[in-house]
Amino acid sequence: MAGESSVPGDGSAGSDGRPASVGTGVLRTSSHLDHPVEDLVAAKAAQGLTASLVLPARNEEATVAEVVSAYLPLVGQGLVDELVVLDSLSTDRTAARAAAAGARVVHAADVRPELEAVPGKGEALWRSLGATTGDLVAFCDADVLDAGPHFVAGLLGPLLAEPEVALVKGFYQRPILDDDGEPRETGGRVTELTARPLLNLYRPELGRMVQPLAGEWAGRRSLLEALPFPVGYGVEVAVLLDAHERLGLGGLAQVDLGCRTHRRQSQDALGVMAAQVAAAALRRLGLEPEGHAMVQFSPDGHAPRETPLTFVERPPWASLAPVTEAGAALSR
Ligand SMILES: O=c1ccn([C@@H]2O[C@H](COP(=O)(O)OP(=O)(O)O)[C@@H](O)[C@H]2O)c(=O)[nH]1
Ligand SMILES: O=C(O)[C@@H](COP(=O)(O)O)O[C@H]1O[C@H](CO)[C@@H](O)[C@H](O)[C@H]1O
Repeated sequence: MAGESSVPGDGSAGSDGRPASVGTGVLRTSSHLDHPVEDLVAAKAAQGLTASLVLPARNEEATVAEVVSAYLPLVGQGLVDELVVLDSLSTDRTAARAAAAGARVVHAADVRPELEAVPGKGEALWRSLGATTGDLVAFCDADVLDAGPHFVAGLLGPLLAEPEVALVKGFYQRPILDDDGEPRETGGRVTELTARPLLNLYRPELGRMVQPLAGEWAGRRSLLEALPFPVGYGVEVAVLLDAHERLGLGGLAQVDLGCRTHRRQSQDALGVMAAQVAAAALRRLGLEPEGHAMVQFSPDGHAPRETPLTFVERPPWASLAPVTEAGAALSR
């Protein structure tokens, strides 16, 4: 597509025997501006492809309706064939508000109900594969304050332009605004303090990925259904590392989506997220976690608090036994 640039890989890979394509590819980098919706609709039709948009949502009643409304026009324009809010065991009015805004709402527990649903973003994304049918699947967070159709158009662009590309990550400016709306610092604390250091140390070829943990990303169903999904926040880094391992840098792309602000979690909550991200990444680097809880402390260093950690990973969707008409999974 016009305006696409490429960011050369670091060229260091290949010395450890990984596929020759790893380390010799380039990380395709484009902008959402390169992908006018009408061009994408035509390309999608010409390729006979369908596209699903999934918004994983846990207790997002405050923002989900506006986010759905931001993306709904893409359904009318024929770029997105289905818009699903995957309700992730919410306890608020997320589902009602998403439905009222025009989304199809699917509850995590209703997808493969014979498998008990657990809390977690990765669980929601994994279940969404069973609730959608698109050849291309885009995922966007439901707590984003400046969502627009360009997010999804940008994500689908490289998948429609480059047959070799199977995973696309969004990137953006992530300003954190202070009380009078002025940018105070940049978001992405787990990205900057956990994911980016790990990738640069152990997968330097992915060092050019601007937002490796971006909650706005898209992939070909054939890839997504072939990968395991950590049930928690480790899902993004896991999919990125697994896709890189399978496809090399040539199978990946990133797209500038402009600016993205979202509801921010506490530092304690992000400490637990960082543990999940690190565990998922290190497992793929050959290190299994030994701990099963995150101990954090009150500001005075006393009062330790334990948060259980789970490192459960759902198996590749494609490996699941087909469901009989009775709804029970066939044993294999
Ligand atoms: O158990 C969960 C946790 C998060 N999410 C959703 O995943 C997206 C990103 O989660 P969150 O905002 O908590 O992460 P952050 O963006 O703060 O890193 C949001 O739409 C959440 O509602 C989810 O579906 N299930
Ligand atoms: O990028 C990050 O460091 C975290 C936290 O961002 P903030 O520090 O709250 O801006 O947010 C991302 O990471 C999560 C784990 O992969 C994703 O699930 C979120 O969608 C993404 O926003």
